[in-house]
Amino acid sequence: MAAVLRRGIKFISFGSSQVFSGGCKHGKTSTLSSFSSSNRNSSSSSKIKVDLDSSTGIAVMKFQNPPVNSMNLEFLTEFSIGLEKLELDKSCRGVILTSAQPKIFSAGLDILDMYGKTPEHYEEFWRAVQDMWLKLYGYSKITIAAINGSSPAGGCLVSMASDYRIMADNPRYRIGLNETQLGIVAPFWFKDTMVNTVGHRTTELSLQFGLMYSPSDALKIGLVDQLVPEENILSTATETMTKWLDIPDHAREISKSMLRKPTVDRLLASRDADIKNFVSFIAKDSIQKSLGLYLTMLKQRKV
Ligand SMILES: CCCCCCCCCCC/C=C/C(=O)SCCNC(=O)CCNC(=O)[C@H](O)C(C)(C)COP(=O)(O)OP(=O)(O)OC[C@H]1O[C@@H](n2cnc3c(N)ncnc32)[C@H](O)[C@@H]1OP(=O)(O)O
Repeated sequence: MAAVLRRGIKFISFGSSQVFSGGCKHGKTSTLSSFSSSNRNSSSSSKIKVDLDSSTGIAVMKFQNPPVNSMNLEFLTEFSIGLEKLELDKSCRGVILTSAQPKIFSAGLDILDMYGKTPEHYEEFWRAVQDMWLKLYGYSKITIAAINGSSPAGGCLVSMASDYRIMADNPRYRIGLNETQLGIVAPFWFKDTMVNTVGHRTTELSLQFGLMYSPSDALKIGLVDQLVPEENILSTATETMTKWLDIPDHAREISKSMLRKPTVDRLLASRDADIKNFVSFIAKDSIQKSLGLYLTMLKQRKV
């Protein structure tokens, strides 16, 4: 984690100066940005590109971990740190999450981080997955997922953990928690996030079958909020964010926390037990065999 912090995340500013915020409403005072020019880094190893427009208060986090934005340990760490930095930056009021990879929002957790590794690695990996979700689901600022491609499992979790989901209306894309198709199980907090999004009955069917939804079916069940032509996704997300920004921050923030805190607290109260469960589950021979088979099928393009 420290290594990633030192390497930094690529921040590019545009619009007005990064130093003084121009567009802060509702009692937000102009402030020295935490992204001073000396903090900007154009490291090419960066897996997430962040553009913050301090004149509007809108940041765009673009996933760029080719080929499919799978969330490995480094990606997850960068993601959590990037969110944290933006949360601390008073010139930022909302974050749009999207992908720089064509056709894929995120392929979910990196299966290679869950296959053939040591218990210590599994433990570190799972803690990073928890960190990411805890930060995003409990995020004080507005988050909009601009889902410009397929979004299985962990990708769907990231989408559901956002405040609003806009998906590209491309019938080839899919979104859902497909864990059972891999022979694994979505943990309780993935399940809770889905129940909170689409309700209990739909989650029962989704999780047991590992259902992946087309954009129109995802809209029908409320897994996404809006479909737009692919080329309009970022402009729609920005326009939508502007509407969210009209709401006084403190009132929106308290409302969000009232709805989400009990779910966040459930994991906070059992983080170590959840990690222990993950490690013992994932290290089982039968589970490793399932993941190995799934990886082979992926490589043979049979998934
Ligand atoms: C008692 C209960 C206890 C519970 C404890 C918890 C249990 C564990 C919980 C774990 C939760 C897991 C969450 C996850 O997110 S698992 C990941 C699920 N993701 C998927 O199934 C996606 C698989 N990928 C695809 O469907 C396609 O790749 C995709 C549609 C995303 C893109 O298709 P496309 O045709 O464009 O690209 P390719 O398929 O050719 O893929 C390109 C290369 O990328 C590799 N790949 C794809 N996805 C992943 C991934 N998730 N992780 C690692 N690698 C991935 C793929 O193999 C290709 O590699 P090669 O080029 O080398 O062949």
